[in-house]
Amino acid sequence: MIIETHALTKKYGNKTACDQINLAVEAGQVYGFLGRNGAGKSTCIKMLTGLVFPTSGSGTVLGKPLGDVSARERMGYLPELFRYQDWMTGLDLLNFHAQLVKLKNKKDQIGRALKLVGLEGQEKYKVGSYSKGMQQRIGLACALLPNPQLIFLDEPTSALDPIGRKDVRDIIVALKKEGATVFLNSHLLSEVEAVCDSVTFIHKGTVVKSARMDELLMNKISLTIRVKGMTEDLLGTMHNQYQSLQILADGSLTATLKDYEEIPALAAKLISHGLTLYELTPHRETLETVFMQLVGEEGLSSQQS
Ligand SMILES: Nc1ncnc2c1ncn2[C@@H]1O[C@H](COP(=O)(O)OP(=O)(O)OP(=O)(O)O)[C@@H](O)[C@H]1O
Repeated sequence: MIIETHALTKKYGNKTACDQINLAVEAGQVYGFLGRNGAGKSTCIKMLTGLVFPTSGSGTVLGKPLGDVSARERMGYLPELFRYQDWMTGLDLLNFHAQLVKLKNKKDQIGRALKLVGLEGQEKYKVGSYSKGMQQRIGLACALLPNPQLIFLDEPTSALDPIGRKDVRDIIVALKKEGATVFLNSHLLSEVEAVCDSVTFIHKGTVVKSARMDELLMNKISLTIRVKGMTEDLLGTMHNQYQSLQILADGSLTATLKDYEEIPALAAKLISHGLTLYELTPHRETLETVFMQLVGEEGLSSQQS
């Protein structure tokens, strides 16, 4: 495992930002780390990158204990809401970061990073004159400068337009092809769904689920069903065979099946019980529906930042 944590916990005063987090991230993956605002994602990334000390618990990153400097040399980190010196040019900034990480082949690595993020030719301009998207790209270039084995990206596409987001997705895929591991924190679930191999959901500082993306999304089909004549008694009878069947507030039914092939049998069953079937709509499970089920059950008032 390239990242492994055991009961990793961070408290800020009385506030528990991360509570007993257990993670196991395989090398070579794109790993999604998902949760609502204030769930504890950035705090967890900061503990993994050695920027914040855990209150308790332990972990290893790149085979070294959390905070180890030699492991940090092989990591890249794009923080959320970073801000660089406006008066520096893109090239100054990259040179500065290259000095910080003591890069030997500075010129080549800077050229590589600029090419990777699509900022070639723009490095001579001041960071203050960059658009938000360009600022995000220069931040990404800084993170990728030392050609890291493990890259933490905290909301890397938040300032980007749809084309910029697609570019970042392509960069992530390219990094994975080169053998790097990407730890991605993003609220853009369709993006996470497109690039991640595995995901962990965190809610109020606690891990609520970790799974491979294919296992998470391929297993189930949810159905919305409009029928006339359903009663609570009949629902109880049908639960023997269809445990997931439920009546929604608007009177329609919902059910989850493992396979498309089970749909005709369910339709036949409903009709055999004397119900009038108007509509039966299958939905493929998306990361968004899973996210809503796992961490979206409460109102906006529970958001903490
Ligand atoms: N330095 C700090 N001091 C005190 N509380 C903090 C500090 N950093 C984070 N917190 C609190 O810890 C909790 C988790 O915050 P964190 O930034 O890790 O969440 P997040 O999932 O990254 O949120 P977002 O998606 O909004 O960035 C929040 O309640 C936040 O207010």
